[in-house]
Amino acid sequence: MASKEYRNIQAAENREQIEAHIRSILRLIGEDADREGLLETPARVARMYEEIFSGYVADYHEVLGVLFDENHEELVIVKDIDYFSQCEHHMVPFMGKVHIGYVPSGKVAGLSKFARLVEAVSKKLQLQERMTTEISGVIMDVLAPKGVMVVVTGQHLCMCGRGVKKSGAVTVTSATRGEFRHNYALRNEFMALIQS
Ligand SMILES: Nc1nc2c(ncn2[C@@H]2O[C@H](COP(=O)(O)OP(=O)(O)OP(=O)(O)O)[C@@H](O)[C@H]2O)c(=O)[nH]1
Ligand SMILES: [Zn+2]
Repeated sequence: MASKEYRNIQAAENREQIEAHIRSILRLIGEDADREGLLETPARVARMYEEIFSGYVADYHEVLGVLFDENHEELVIVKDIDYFSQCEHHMVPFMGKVHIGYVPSGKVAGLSKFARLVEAVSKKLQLQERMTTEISGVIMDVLAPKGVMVVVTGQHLCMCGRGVKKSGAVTVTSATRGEFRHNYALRNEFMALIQS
């Protein structure tokens, strides 16, 4: 693992290069990159990229943190977790909510850690389907629960102001693992509770 100092130098170099590229893009789209309103824009975009693409440095498996031994073997749901991700086809945002349900098997994670996992997984170029699969996969790997179900809703800006221009369209994706695969009563309980 690279030292913190090395990572800071690397990050500063990356920011400088991104700034230069954004300046070129401004010119290529027909802007005057030297006009006053745009002078700071390349640096702002570079800083913003660090934030919205911070998922590339996150170790998903560490995000769930310390687990607690607990004999709760019923459904646990953390719902309505906001996310803001970037579509890998157009590099414009898509956003919505993530709902996570799992049935523990002796271990539970801190509730905030599920929201941290959503943050980590969404902060990179993504597909909604892959994000849904990755969230369920990490929870299965780390907590080894009896089952997990993840539902994600998303509004894709690449379908709003451009292309097909359907700003009301919402995409819903789901992933089921373990008991949720065949236990329809459990799925229905999860769906009823996330809609309540
Ligand atoms: N499956 C999936 N598709 C996505 C996601 N985000 C964006 N897309 C789609 O990716 C597709 C890319 O299609 P292309 O035909 O290569 O690109 P395009 O010509 O810009 O397509 P239009 O958006 O239809 O104008 C589009 O249909 C988008 O709606 C996502 O998270 N999952
Ligand atoms: Zn897109």
